[in-house]
Amino acid sequence: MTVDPDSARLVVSCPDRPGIVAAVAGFLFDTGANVTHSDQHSSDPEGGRFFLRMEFHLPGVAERLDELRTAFDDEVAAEFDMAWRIVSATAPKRMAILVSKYDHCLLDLLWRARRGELPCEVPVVISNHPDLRTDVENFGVPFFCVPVEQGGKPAAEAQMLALLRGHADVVVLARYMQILTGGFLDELGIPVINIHHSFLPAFAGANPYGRARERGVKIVGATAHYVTEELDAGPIIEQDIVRVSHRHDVDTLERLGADVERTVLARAVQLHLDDRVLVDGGTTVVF
Ligand SMILES: Nc1nc2c(c(=O)[nH]1)N[C@@H](CN(C=O)c1ccc(C(=O)N[C@@H](CCC(=O)O)C(=O)O)cc1)CN2
Repeated sequence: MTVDPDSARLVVSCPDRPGIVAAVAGFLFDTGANVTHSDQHSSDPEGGRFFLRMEFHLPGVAERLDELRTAFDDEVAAEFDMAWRIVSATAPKRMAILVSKYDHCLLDLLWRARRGELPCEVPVVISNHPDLRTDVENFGVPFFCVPVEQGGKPAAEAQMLALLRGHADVVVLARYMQILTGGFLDELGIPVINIHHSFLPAFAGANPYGRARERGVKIVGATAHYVTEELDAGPIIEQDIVRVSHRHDVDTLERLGADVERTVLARAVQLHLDDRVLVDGGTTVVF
């Protein structure tokens, strides 16, 4: 799909009150913009939060972003205590990927990015194992192996921060099997998306397919979520499932689940890159 070079999007969350849509739409009207798409949600009109995403067309918008941001902050955002951003629809985001040994989610993302299905660049792939170097370098993407030895997590995270700081707008954990510390996440300071191989909140943590088989489940699934210090507890972005039965052993559950993991992660990354996901405390609003 070709993207209008003169389009941008404005994303807002703030305490709910009357007048928000009017103020935002009026601001855009005054700049000469034409609103082409709008979504909004109120968590509770009495004391909740309001979420808004507007796409707009404005000739030369890519060169006017700083001007628009300054004006919006002065004229609208401060009055409504808004958390907000204005981004050009054509500016590709930089997606760094962390992976361990499973390749299916990683290769799916690299393939979709190369085809232009995902509006992003991939500046780097980092793994705690060397296995996937050739696969990644065959996509023309730099690969760094940062092993995490016993007791060596602080040094490894420092090395990863050095590789990521200033080079990524979002980090995706494509079956990265190390738990990231809160200090790392705070230092990194950009969104991190993980694909967990279960339908959370069921089977959080390690070995979800093995535990699911033990439980005799009739579906397995995958969950893409933002990463927080607490394991597999971050705001959910996207989920899906596939039916299974007593005839499926753990290897078959993993194989069936892998297709769901790839699809769910790709959908979640697409939603994030399109600025369609707004965090509402421990949950999300997805437009
Ligand atoms: N701070 C967070 N870090 C990570 C999260 C998260 O939600 N918050 N998600 C995980 C991915 N994951 C499940 O999706 C997961 C990864 C690893 C483990 C685990 O128990 N790992 C052990 C062993 C690691 C190894 O031997 O390589 C460990 O780290 O001690 C559970 C769930 C990614 N990180």
